[in-house]
Amino acid sequence: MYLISFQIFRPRPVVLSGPSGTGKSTLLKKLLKDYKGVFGFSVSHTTRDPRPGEVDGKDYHFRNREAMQEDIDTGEFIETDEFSGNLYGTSKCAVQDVRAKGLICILDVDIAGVRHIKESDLDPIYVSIQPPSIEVLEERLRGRATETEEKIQSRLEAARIDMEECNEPGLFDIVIVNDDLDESYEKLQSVLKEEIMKVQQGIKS
Ligand SMILES: Nc1nc2c(ncn2[C@@H]2O[C@H](COP(=O)(O)OP(=O)(O)O)[C@@H](O)[C@H]2O)c(=O)[nH]1
Ligand SMILES: Nc1ncnc2c1ncn2[C@@H]1O[C@H](COP(=O)(O)OP(=O)(O)O)[C@@H](O)[C@H]1O
Repeated sequence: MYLISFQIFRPRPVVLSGPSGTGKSTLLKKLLKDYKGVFGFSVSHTTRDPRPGEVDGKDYHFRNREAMQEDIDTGEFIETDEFSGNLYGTSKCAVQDVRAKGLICILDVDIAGVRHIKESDLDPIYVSIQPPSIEVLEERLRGRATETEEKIQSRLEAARIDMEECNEPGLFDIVIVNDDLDESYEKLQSVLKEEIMKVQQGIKS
């Protein structure tokens, strides 16, 4: 009986994608804070260096390239991609850890990651977060003050491609232009309402 109801309430994961600096982490951190016990973050692996304040195992699993490549070779990843000179990837464990708790698993991946996940059996809701313009994105990236000039330029280059590809029919369930943060958060909550309710009702019953 317990097993049957667990399967009925199993929520769909959520993929958040969009250019670097567009506000994905800001929005997902708000969801994690406002909906405790509802969402869980899929902690990706990366070869990039941690930024001040980032915690290994919480923001990312920070690895050197050799260690990460070994894990890729042994089939531990659902998807991986090279972005701005570093490897990023979603491990099978990262997703399973969240889903085993009955939580909505949030993945933050680039657009190549979206395409790889489409080939898996994950069946998530695909959300693209876009900036109002490339100029605003540049301001946000500079304002965040986490990247070197070279990294800002490579992120802006990737952003131009992302801003074009996000409108490809069928790629995303919704594209949210993150101009006003509160409005974007409202839209995001409303897309996820059904899954949020499934988990909240599951908690009550
Ligand atoms: N494919 C893939 N992309 C990822 C993964 N984790 C993060 N990314 C993407 O890598 C890019 C760079 O991430 P990061 O270095 O944290 O910079 P930020 O997005 O500007 O904060 C972003 O577009 C992320 O969405 C992952 O596991 N797989
Ligand atoms: N709607 C918004 N308006 C203005 N600034 C924003 C908005 N959303 C996010 N930001 C700021 O933009 C910067 C990049 O946001 P972040 O969440 O780190 O982006 P991402 O995770 O997509 O790389 C941060 O300094 C954040 O505070």
